[in-house]
Amino acid sequence: METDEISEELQNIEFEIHDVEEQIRELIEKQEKLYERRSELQVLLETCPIDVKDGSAPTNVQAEDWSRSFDWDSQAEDIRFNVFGISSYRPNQREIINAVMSGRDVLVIMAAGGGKSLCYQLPAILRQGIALVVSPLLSLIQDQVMGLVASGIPARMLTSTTSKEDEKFIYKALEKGEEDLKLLYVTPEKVSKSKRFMSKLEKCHHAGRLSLISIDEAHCCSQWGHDFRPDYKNLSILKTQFPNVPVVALTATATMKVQNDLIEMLHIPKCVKFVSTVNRPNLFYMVREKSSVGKIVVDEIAKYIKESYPNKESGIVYCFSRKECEQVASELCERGISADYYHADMDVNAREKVHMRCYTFTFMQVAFGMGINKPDVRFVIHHSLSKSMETYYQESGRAGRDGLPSECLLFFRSADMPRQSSMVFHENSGLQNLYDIVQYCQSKRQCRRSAFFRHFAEPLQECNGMCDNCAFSSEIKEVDASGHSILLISLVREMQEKDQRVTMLQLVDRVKNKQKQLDFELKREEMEQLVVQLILDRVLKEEFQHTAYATNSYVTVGPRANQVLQGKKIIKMDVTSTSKDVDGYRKSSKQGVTSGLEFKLDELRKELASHDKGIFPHSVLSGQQISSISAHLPNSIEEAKHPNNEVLNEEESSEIRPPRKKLKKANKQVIMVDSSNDESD
Ligand SMILES: Nc1ncnc2c1ncn2[C@@H]1O[C@H](COP(=O)(O)OP(=O)(O)OP(=O)(O)O)[C@@H](O)[C@H]1O
Ligand SMILES: [Mg+2]
Repeated sequence: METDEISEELQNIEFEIHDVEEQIRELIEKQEKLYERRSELQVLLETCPIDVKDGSAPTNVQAEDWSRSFDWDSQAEDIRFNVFGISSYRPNQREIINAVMSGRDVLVIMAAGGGKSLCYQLPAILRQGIALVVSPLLSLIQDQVMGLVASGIPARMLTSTTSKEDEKFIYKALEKGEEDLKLLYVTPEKVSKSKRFMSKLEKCHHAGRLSLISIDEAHCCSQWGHDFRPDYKNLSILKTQFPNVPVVALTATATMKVQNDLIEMLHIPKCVKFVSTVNRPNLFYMVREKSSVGKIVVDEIAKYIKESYPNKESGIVYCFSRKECEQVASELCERGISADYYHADMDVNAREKVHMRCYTFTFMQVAFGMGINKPDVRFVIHHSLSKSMETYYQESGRAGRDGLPSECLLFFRSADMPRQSSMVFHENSGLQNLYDIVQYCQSKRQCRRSAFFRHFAEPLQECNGMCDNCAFSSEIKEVDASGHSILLISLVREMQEKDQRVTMLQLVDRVKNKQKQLDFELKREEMEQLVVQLILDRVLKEEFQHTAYATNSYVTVGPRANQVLQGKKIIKMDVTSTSKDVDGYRKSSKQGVTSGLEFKLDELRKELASHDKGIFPHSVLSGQQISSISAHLPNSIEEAKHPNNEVLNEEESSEIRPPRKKLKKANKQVIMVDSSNDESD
């Protein structure tokens, strides 16, 4: 054998060994994930005999019966109704209150807006002494305290913004118990950093006046959660120092791993756990393609708000950065939408102003940022994607906390991914968390709701057409993009060999001109989509490089690239041929404009939906159904009477969803509608 041949074979073997090692690593990773999911499902099976009839299950049923009658029942009822103005409990609230009142540690997992606050605020009033509430954000604390004080409940906060005078009042209340104080809100920093505060708290406890400890947004304790706060880690000190005081940990979002983690972190191994479903049946989830031109995105947001919410209902727009918040707010104002921005680091007075307007006037239409505690937020728009499914669930969950129908709209563009990834790659599972939400955004078929169930390891529930993928159908084609993928990998490899770096957008630019040799060409956005998909599939990989000003994300070859190059892995991708849109029928209309019939059907569905505040117009009749009916519009009364040739055929008519209560009526009326284009009536 020639030396050259030996070297070549050796090199090939090296490649193959590398390849096999990668595959083994992948399989081990997969095995770990499967183990984890298996144990999640086993726990789920053991702990929750599932009953999803009323949409409020699943619920963890504990051995104790927390719904039986207790001594404090009538007193609790009285406070619930007369202090909080709440006429009946929501699922699990009464049971949780009973467990806390019985002195147990409690872990509460309840959807955003589910009513967690009552679960500790009511016992705080009922029990003797002062309740300590730990909450991560100043803005959330301000909201809560303002709300409580407005209801006549003595609540205070001790934060960096507290005046000397207030501080004196609080310390006196803790130490001597003479002042009127029932709930004291603090940030976790106070617990971990202020010795003075802890010594006063100790005195309060010693005198038997520390009634309970509530840890809101408890997922912040776990580094596996989406919003880990190092100061939350030190909260274990509370249970150690005050072992007989009940701890109530509450969060809207916690995977099984996070739940177990926070039980351990907070030292509450014997806690009673109440897990309610993550489902928010009143929220309509949708994702829209985001234009690369910033101005167009704002135009679209403005149009959406004006058309969907002409009565100036309130909403929140989440943006990537503070600067973007301020900019988008001012651009929306220019388009006639009353918008203001709001973020946690704003000066307290400015934030207070936004708060006050938010509560007092309905013209406060759009608020930017986090922590707005309004129950009647009708829409939450994400100008940029969140960093994880959990964060998105939490943020979008600010919509419709009053239980009325509300919408969650996320604008997604592939190029937003590297922007986020360079921020989160150093976090624990940061990249994987981001890739999960990117997968959610990229999906053109999967029910959005089911993605949440899967993520939080909960059995699937009906979506009832309350997400874009379930409500509207668009033509989706699956194409074989293996050729394009090979081209991409080769390009990246070539550049890597020359020690050059390439960003996602640069890569797409380069490959655009080279794809002419292939069977078909992908549009720019489709090529971006493919690169993202390849990164999620680990065929390509993101790598990060720090510069003096920022961290940049570059695309490199991933562990599965060889499988694609060798033809062992076929890359399929979904391409949309018609756009999916809330008002999709406008785009798919034959004439390219809305016909009179379509317009009238649209008006009709809005009218029917308005009779019943619990449903959206598109739940009465989807845009696609409107198009379908219009397409079969008879030309004359005669034709309508004998619709032999022109009636909906079996297949098409079956596209119309099973009639709901209202839909039957709508269908009848649809046939009778005047079809002329003049809209004089
Ligand atoms: N039993 C009830 N009946 C009617 N309204 C309720 C009930 N319980 C709570 N609410 C209301 O629901 C809204 C949301 O409650 P709360 O702020 O406690 O939600 P949460 O579970 O803490 O949500 P988040 O995770 O977003 O903080 C509030 O306006 C509250 O007054
Ligand atoms: Mg809350």
